[in-house]
Amino acid sequence: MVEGLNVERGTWSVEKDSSTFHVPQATIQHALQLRGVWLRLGREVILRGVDLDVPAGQGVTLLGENGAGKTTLLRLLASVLRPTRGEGRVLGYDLRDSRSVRDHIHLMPVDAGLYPDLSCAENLDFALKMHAQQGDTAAALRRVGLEQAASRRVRFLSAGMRKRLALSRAHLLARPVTLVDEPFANLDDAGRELVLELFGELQERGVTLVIAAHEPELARRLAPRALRLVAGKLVEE
Ligand SMILES: Nc1ncnc2c1ncn2[C@@H]1O[C@H](COP(=O)(O)OP(=O)(O)OP(=O)(O)O)[C@@H](O)[C@H]1O
Repeated sequence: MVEGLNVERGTWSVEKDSSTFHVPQATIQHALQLRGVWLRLGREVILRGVDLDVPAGQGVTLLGENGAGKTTLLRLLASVLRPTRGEGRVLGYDLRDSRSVRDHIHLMPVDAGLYPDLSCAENLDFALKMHAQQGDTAAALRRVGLEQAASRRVRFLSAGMRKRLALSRAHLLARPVTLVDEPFANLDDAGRELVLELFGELQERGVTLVIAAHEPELARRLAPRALRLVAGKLVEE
């Protein structure tokens, strides 16, 4: 599958098998759109009327105190959680159409979201298979310094190594919308540089990035627009 943002035509094109289809024209203006989104989890109301417009290809840093709702918002954008009220679109697809949304999005969760009983290489192979993509997993592991751990099961990796593997997967998949939860956590200095380098490459390819982080100075090097979750609402910094 070959994907890319066609800036002139203002569409994401997706070539799969020999057919090419285009996401609706409206998506060039807004890769992500939320209107009046409320979200309740249990007794707690986490989001209180969130509006959001993210143009395709834009990088957004999502800030907020512990418990502000950053992870929750990323999960909602990835169509893992449904709004209690309000609506949203991802590349023109309604958030309720979770299959289409998940086809175009990748969420790199804070805990890396890997399969603990699969090896590093198997985790990457599986991710590629799920998206009907192909890629050089050995090169991908080498890029993040995990070539010696290729056949090691994820449950035996350190937290930083897991983060590197999750980073490698996000880079390999290069989904049109990539949501990243605390990419810098657990990483050494070289690992943080790798995050900047690999997500920087995704941005150059037109990927829309949303990065939730507690390191605004680092995240904003990738994603200059900063939004802060305060009392369940998004505020431009
Ligand atoms: N499954 C759940 N059920 C009930 N409440 C939840 C659930 N998941 C998260 N919450 C609550 O939602 C609120 C927001 O949590 P969230 O993880 O989105 O915050 P965050 O901004 O990502 O925090 P941090 O910076 O600490 O990672 C918290 O009060 C949390 O307790």
